[in-house]
Amino acid sequence: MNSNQELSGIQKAFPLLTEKNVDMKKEIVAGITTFLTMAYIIAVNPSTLAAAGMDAGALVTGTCLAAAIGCFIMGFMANLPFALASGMGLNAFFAYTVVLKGGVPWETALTAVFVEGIIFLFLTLFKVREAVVNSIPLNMKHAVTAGIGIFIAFLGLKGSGLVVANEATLVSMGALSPTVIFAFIGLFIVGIMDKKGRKGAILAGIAVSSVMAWIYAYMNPEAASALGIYLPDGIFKYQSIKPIAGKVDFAFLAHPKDIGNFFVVVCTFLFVDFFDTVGTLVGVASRANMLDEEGNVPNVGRALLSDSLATMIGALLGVSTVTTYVESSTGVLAGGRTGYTAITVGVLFLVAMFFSPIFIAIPACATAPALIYVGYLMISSMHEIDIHNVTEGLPAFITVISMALTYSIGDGLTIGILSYVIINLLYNLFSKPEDRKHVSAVMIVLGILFLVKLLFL
Ligand SMILES: Nc1nc2[nH]cnc2c(=O)[nH]1
Repeated sequence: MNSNQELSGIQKAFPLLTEKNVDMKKEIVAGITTFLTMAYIIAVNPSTLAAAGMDAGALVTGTCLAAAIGCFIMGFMANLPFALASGMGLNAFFAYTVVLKGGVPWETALTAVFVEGIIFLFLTLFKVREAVVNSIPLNMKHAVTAGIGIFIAFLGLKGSGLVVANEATLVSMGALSPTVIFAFIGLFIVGIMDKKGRKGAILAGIAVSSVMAWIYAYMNPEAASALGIYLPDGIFKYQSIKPIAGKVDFAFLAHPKDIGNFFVVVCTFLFVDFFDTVGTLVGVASRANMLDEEGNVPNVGRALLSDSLATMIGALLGVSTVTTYVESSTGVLAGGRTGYTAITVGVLFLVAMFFSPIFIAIPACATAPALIYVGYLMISSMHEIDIHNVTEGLPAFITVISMALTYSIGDGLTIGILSYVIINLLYNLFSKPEDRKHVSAVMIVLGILFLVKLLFL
């Protein structure tokens, strides 16, 4: 093989290396922005998974390492600005449902995550997932973007303390606490800086809110801790990953009774991960105007491959399902377009592994401005939807609203796609042949699978 062939082989494997005219400053700012909006996972993942009996210190290292490797794979192999880390819905399912409620040892739950990653990989290699992503109608893709927008704005409003739980009405407005004030000052700074065309607006919002929160914690430590605000308790700290790494264990296969249970857990992980990832890729790429003329995500196969590899590696390192983060939209809106954004996020996760006290101390009220602002930007996709055509507009609306109100991207997608198929098939049933709409085979198969899931799982 001559060196030219070798070079093109490497370039084929890592399309990032063929990228020309990259605005490196923009990519790095985008990477920092995405990282700051998702850095909370360095604190949240250990506290959630520790409830399953795992070592919290090791989980800080495992969470950072798995996220970094996932981001590097996405950056180098798919050349996309998407960042990965352990998903929030999936870590809670892992700890509270599978381990605590189901009585499954955490080592076996990690094995289920690993197996889910392998199945995900095979579905990707056989292009099943690509076919699924590419046959979602364009109106539904825009609905997914808008739905994720409301979903993350909801996460931000909850994190700020403005929206709180209410037994009678599910949610209501909370008190005008310092966290609400810090979050909204940050949000207004983001909005004004953006209007003035300043770069790094989202980043500045997070920084200003964090500093205000830390000053408050310095002056009123007790009141601040009641609001979840803490000063960084140091700067440098590294914790060994040994207690959780390499614990994937197939010993349960010796007990046939446990195999059925294991299968159900794997299927649930797969279902949630699959549709969350598909929804997130489509939604974030659409917001970034990265979809091609047919409305498809570029390099989608490689993005899905990166996601499944990251899940498998994450399980081997000892953390729950690693998935493509919806917070990637913040970096994309800060101008990130290539794998360099994802690689920047990966490097910051590696750095964070050694400076965990600082990143752990960024409070929810400081990531809230980014989440609410990006939610506002993403909801603009609504005007791309053919809303007056009820067979397109109604399922799109159901997707948007159920994504936020079920607090789940996967559930919103399930309900939305099922509605699309039912509404359009019913319309066809009562229409003349020339008026009927084309509903793709993939959408019909998805509709049947979602129905089975809703009825039996
Ligand atoms: N897409 C997605 N983004 C997230 N951000 C935090 N958790 C998640 C998750 O589970 N899925």
